[in-house]
Amino acid sequence: MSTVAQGQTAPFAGTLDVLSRILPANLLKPRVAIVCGSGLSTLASSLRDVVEVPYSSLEGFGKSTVEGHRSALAFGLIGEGKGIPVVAMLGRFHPYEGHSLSTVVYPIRVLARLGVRDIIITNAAGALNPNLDVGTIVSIQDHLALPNLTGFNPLLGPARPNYPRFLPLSTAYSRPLRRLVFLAAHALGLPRDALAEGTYAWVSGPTYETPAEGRYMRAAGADVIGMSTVPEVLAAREEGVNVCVLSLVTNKVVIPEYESVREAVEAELAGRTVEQAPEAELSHEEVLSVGQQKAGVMKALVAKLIELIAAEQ
Ligand SMILES: O=P(O)(O)O[C@H]1O[C@H](CO)[C@@H](O)[C@H]1O
Ligand SMILES: Nc1nc2[nH]cnc2c(=O)[nH]1
Repeated sequence: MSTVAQGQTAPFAGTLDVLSRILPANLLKPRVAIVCGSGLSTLASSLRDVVEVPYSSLEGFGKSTVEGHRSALAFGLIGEGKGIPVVAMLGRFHPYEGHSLSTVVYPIRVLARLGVRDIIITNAAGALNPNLDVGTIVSIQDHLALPNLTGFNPLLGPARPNYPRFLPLSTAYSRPLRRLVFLAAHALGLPRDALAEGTYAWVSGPTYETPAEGRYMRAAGADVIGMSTVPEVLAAREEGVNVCVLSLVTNKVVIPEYESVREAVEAELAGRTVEQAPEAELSHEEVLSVGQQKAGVMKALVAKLIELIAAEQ
């Protein structure tokens, strides 16, 4: 198995050939794809007649090394009767794992070649907007990607025939799909504050934000922040696939007011006691645990959304 280096010709033919030999005809042309974020691979448990294909059997795919991500595609059906053919990525690749941006987006390009027209990309994210509580699902309407703006962009490279040189992103997050997200929430009877709208900030990670970085990204206009998704969005749009992104808020980004240590010491020397707020630290275990606890609502929303997408055909 080899992954895709920047600038290398992608091994699409080999990957698609393996899939065409493994999959039954009714699963080979998925209409919709789901990318499962950290702790969210149970989103695929809405699928029936599932065939799982490990990434290790697919040329060009990497191995997902982050806890809460599996390394397999799950093909299956959603809905009654004949069902809607769907494919789920049970784990994704992040640049911080050491994967090239070409490897990060290679599965998206394969999904497009299988015939996927709409992709639902999910992630676990930290809330920068103080009005977003843990457990809220955010329908992403825009992104803020400092890495893309400063030379770390999966679309860097020589111009290729049939691809736009300058991909516009002002309508990257499909309005028709975002409309269906809110209709799906309504159909499920979700409370109004279970679903919000906002802007996703992409950072490379793997460090979580310092308080100053959190304040900076909030001031720049982002509502949630994470280390994935945006490269996938760019590749999907370049391939002509409609994009919907749903972020699950797993934590609030810690942005405490600074407490002056000087004042605390001066008070201590003067024999006064000063209340100090406990210091909080985020961990991936916390992200995963919230993801797993709250995955049920996300799963119901994604399944209903897929039914609505299929009904619009
Ligand atoms: O975006 P997903 O893959 O859901 O994972 C999120 O959770 C991890 C950090 O806890 C990071 O990878 C971040 O991007
Ligand atoms: N960068 C970043 N990624 C996350 N993924 C889940 N929570 C967070 C967070 O607070 N910050």
